[in-house]
Amino acid sequence: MRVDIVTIFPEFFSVLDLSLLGKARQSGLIEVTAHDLRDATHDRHRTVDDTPYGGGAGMVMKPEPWGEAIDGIVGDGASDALLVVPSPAGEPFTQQIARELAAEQHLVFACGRYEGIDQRVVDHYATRMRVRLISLGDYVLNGGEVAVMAMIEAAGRLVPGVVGNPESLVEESHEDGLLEYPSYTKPASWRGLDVPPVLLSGNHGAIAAWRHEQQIERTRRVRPELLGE
Ligand SMILES: Nc1c(O)cccc1[N+](=O)[O-]
Repeated sequence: MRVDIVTIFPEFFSVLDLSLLGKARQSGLIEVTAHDLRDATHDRHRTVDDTPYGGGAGMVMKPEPWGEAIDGIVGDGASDALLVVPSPAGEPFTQQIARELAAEQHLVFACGRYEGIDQRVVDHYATRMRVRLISLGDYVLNGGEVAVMAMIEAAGRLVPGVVGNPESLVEESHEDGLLEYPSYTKPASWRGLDVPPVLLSGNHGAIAAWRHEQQIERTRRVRPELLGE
């Protein structure tokens, strides 16, 4: 998988050299490149924004630098890459979307700042490639970088070979539409709190049943909508 990120804060993504994704990059499973949007400007101040047409507070990101930056990644014609624009106006990011992103060969993330990116950037690239606006959540961030980091982590770990034991991907929250069951490890008793006895029983059938019951109970309590309730 190839991942290109366009941002005015490329150094933000240096953290991707750590941990699982760092190993995935070293092994060539995932190639991540952060591009500085300001490298696609040509004025002395490396300007990427301007005042909004129609007035209003804040600044809007100019289309020209985005056009030059994205063309520099996908060329000047049609592209099979998927352009992902993190936006509060996007579709809610879910594990299913993480799976869909993980299946892509080439992802291009456009990190907006200020009041967002001139709409014509999305409109233009929608004529040349697939474009998805995706929201990390219903709250206000200063830009798309944090959202892109979450999306890359969620999708990257699903790329075959990135996580050592694929089994560990199966029993996770949202993989089966339910929240995950509570987990315990040694010691069997800690500060007067004991591990549920069934987990010490060695009865795998009973353990599986208890874990599923815990998933249902936790999901019903915390996220009833996931059960259609
Ligand atoms: N919520 C938000 C934002 O306020 C700015 C950029 C991206 C997002 N988002 O992806 O959710």
